[in-house]
Amino acid sequence: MISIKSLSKIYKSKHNEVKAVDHLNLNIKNGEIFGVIGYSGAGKSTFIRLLNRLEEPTEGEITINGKDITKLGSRSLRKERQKIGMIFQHFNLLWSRTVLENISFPLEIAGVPRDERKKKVLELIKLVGLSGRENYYPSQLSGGQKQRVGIARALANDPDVLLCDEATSALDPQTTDDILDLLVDINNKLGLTIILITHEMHVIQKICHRVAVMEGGKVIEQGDALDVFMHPKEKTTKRFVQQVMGPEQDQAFIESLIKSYESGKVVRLHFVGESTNQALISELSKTFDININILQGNITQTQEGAYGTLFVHLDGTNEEIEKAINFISKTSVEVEVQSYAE
Ligand SMILES: Nc1ncnc2c1ncn2[C@@H]1O[C@H](COP(=O)(O)OP(=O)(O)OP(=O)(O)O)[C@@H](O)[C@H]1O
Repeated sequence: MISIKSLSKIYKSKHNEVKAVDHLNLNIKNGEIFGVIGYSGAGKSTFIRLLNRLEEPTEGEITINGKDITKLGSRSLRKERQKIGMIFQHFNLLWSRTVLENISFPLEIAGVPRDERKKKVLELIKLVGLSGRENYYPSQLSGGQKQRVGIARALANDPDVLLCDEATSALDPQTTDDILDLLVDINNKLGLTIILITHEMHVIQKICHRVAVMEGGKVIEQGDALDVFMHPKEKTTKRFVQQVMGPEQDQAFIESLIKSYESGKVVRLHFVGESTNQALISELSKTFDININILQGNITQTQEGAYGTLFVHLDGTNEEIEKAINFISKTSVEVEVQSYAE
C-alpha cells in the first residue's frame, strides 16, 4: 500500500510562492490502477514526481510498502527507486541507443550481468509487443512503439509500482487505447500498482479502478472510478465526466422526445455497472409484446462494468408496457418513465 500524508510542495521564487501540492492525503492499494485527473496547473506532474522524489517534498510523508521514502538518504533512495518505474509523455528515450540498449540501460546501472540482462530485455520486448524491433533506433519507431520501449525500460528492474506521467497524451486515440490495453495487461500479468496522471477522462474510464480529482494542489474528490462516473459531486468532476458521456439531457430535450410519440412511453434507462444487462433490450423484446425503439444513448465501459443512459420508446398496450417496466425495475438497471415538467 502507498500512503500519502499531508504531502506538500511549495515552489518559492523571489516574488512569489506557488503551492503546487497542498497537504494532499491519499491511500493507494497494492495492485490497483489508480488515476489522478486534473486540469493544467492542478499539480498532477508535481505530485507524481514527488512519489519517486524527482521533486523533493516541502513536507509530508510517502510510505511505500511500509517505508517512508521522504526519509531515505541518497544511497537507499537509489535502491528504492529501482522498485518504482516511470514512463513519460515524451518517452525520454536515449536516441543514440537501440530498443534493446534502451531497455538494457537500467539493468546496466543496477549492475546486472550481461547474459542475465540480455535474457531479461528479450522477455520485456516480447511482453510489450516489440519483437523484431530489437535493433531499431527510437527515430525509426512510431509514438506508440516508443512508449512501448519506455514501458519495457520502466519494468526492467521488476518494480512494484509504475508511475505514468501523461503517458498517452502525445499519442493518437487508437495508439492511446493500445497503450492503455498494454498497461491493463501488465497490471494483470505482473500485479504491479499503476499510478497515472492525466487530463483525459477517457483514460480513467478505460483502465482505472479508482480515481482522484485534483485541483489547486488538493484532492477534491476520490472514489471507485465507476462511482465517480455515476455520481460526480464536484463541478470539476462533472466537467470531466461530460468529456466522456456528453452533457446530461435537459428537460426540453426530453419533452421533445415525448412529443414525437402519440402512444406508448418514453423511458430513461440507467445502466450501472453490470455488463450482463447489455442483453436487456433483446430480452424485453422477446418476452413482452411491445415495440422498442432506441432514441438516444451513451453507454461506456469502465473497468467495473457498463455505465450510461439510454432513452427508449416502448410501444404496445398499457398493460404490456407496465409489465416490461416492472421487469426492468427488478434488474440492476434503473428505469424512469419520462414526463412533461410539472
Ligand atoms: N519548477 C517549478 N517552479 C515553479 N513553479 C512550478 C514549477 N513546476 C510547477 N510549478 C507550478 O506549480 C503548479 C502546478 O504545476 P504542475 O505542472 O504540477 O501541474 P499539472 O497539473 O501537472 O499541469 P500541467 O498538465 O499543465 O503540467 C503550477 O502553478 C505551476 O506553474
